[in-house]
Amino acid sequence: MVVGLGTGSTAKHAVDKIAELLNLGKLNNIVGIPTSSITHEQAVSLGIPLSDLNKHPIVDIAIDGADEIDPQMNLVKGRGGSLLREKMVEAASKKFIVIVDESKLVSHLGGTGLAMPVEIVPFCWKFTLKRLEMLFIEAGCVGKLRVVGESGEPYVTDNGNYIIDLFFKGDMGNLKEASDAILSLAGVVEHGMFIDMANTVIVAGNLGQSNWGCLCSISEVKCSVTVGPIHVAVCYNWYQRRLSRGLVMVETQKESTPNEGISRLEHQMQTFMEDSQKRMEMIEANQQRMNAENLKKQDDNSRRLDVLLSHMESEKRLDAVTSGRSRVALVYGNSPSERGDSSVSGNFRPVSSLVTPISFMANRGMTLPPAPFNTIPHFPLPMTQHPQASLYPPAPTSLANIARTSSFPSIPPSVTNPNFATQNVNPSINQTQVGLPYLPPLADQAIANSSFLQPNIPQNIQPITQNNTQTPTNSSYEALKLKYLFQSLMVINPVVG
Ligand SMILES: O=C[C@H](O)[C@H](O)[C@H](O)COP(=O)(O)O
Repeated sequence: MVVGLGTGSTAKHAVDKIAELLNLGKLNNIVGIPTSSITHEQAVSLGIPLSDLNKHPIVDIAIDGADEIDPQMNLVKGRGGSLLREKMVEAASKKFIVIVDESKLVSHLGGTGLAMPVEIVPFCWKFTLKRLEMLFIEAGCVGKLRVVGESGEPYVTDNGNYIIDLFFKGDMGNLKEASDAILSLAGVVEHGMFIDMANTVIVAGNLGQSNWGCLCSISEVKCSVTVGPIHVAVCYNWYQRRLSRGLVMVETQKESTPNEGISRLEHQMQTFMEDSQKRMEMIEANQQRMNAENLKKQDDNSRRLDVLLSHMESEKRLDAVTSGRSRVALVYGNSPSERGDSSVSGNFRPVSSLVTPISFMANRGMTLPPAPFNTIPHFPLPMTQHPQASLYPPAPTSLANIARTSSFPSIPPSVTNPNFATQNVNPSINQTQVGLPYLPPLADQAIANSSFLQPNIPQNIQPITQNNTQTPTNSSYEALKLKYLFQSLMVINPVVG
């Protein structure tokens, strides 16, 4: 196993323990890669076999301390000056374990107001320092060259570089963007932010008892609690020298190798897509349900509107006939002027033949009347302009909109007129076949009583009136249909001549 050996007062304990376990024979086949010259010296002195990234480019596990750690397990490292080698080794590690005490926990990196180190080349270091400060001017960033003690001499890293410590008054913002900005500066070698690298964090705290033991594992955890994405466990067997009363271990479910990371990401994406798919299906089902409901509502509304219109039309017809303003029983029409509706207000007289029933009925998919009624010619001229206009009855008005008869059969008689339904309509009669427009009994009576219409009504037809309790038959409906056609012809005939 290839082990990355961290640097600092914390990592030192881990290196000591590894050496102890090696000497006891509890660990075998260990080769360490030190992250600093100090750790290198320590490991050599303890007899730990060593290697480097040239010979072992993949590290199985790395153990190190940190200066700051945020809730996403991003780190600041390098206050001991070893950030460059640490980052190289730990970035090459399958698993990176970080050991800190509670004082290292911060809400955001730079939040302690302490240094965030940047390793730079010594050449024109002041120039680089200024450029670093300028990057984070809004965060009140101040850069300082790290020096050795009171001497004022620059601190020189294992790699022969200088370190600029950045101090932030405010939040440095997006860490990835900050990282990219720093690394984009010529003269910068590396910075101390270790973003999204740690897999496991062990946090020493005031919980538990101190019993020195081996590196703690999950089996040694005494109790645990989950805080957000982080699993906090109390372990009694680690970190005795640093804290007198045990430790808290924080472990996440983060994956350790790039491949594992990718498969985790793929799994997350798969789950996300499956969730999205389910949501979309739910939304679509909901929409379909709402559409169906809306269609039904529209259907109901249009049905109600039909009923209302038929009532209004019937009332108007009844009023026109009974008031004597019109003796015309029935006029076909496509528009208000065609039907003569506007003649009620005196503006127009109806056009001569109005609309030919044939085209007008055919357009609406209605059953065409038999000859000779389907041969009525169409006269486009307004009645007043017709040569025989004087023959036309004075102030005629529309009595019915035949166009609406197509919707009448779909209206149950009981809806349009309860009396009519219960007294006069045989429910077994299919009104669609009969094709009768709905006429209120009173209007029908008025029409029947009209002297103008009387001569044209066949004698064998018994008009339906409100008092007529005789149940209509198919033949009487047919007769009524003829009656209405006769009535319309009476209007048209004088004009057609
Ligand atoms: O360069 C130093 C390393 O990054 C250390 O791991 C870090 O400074 C933490 O050190 P310590 O364990 O002594 O607090």
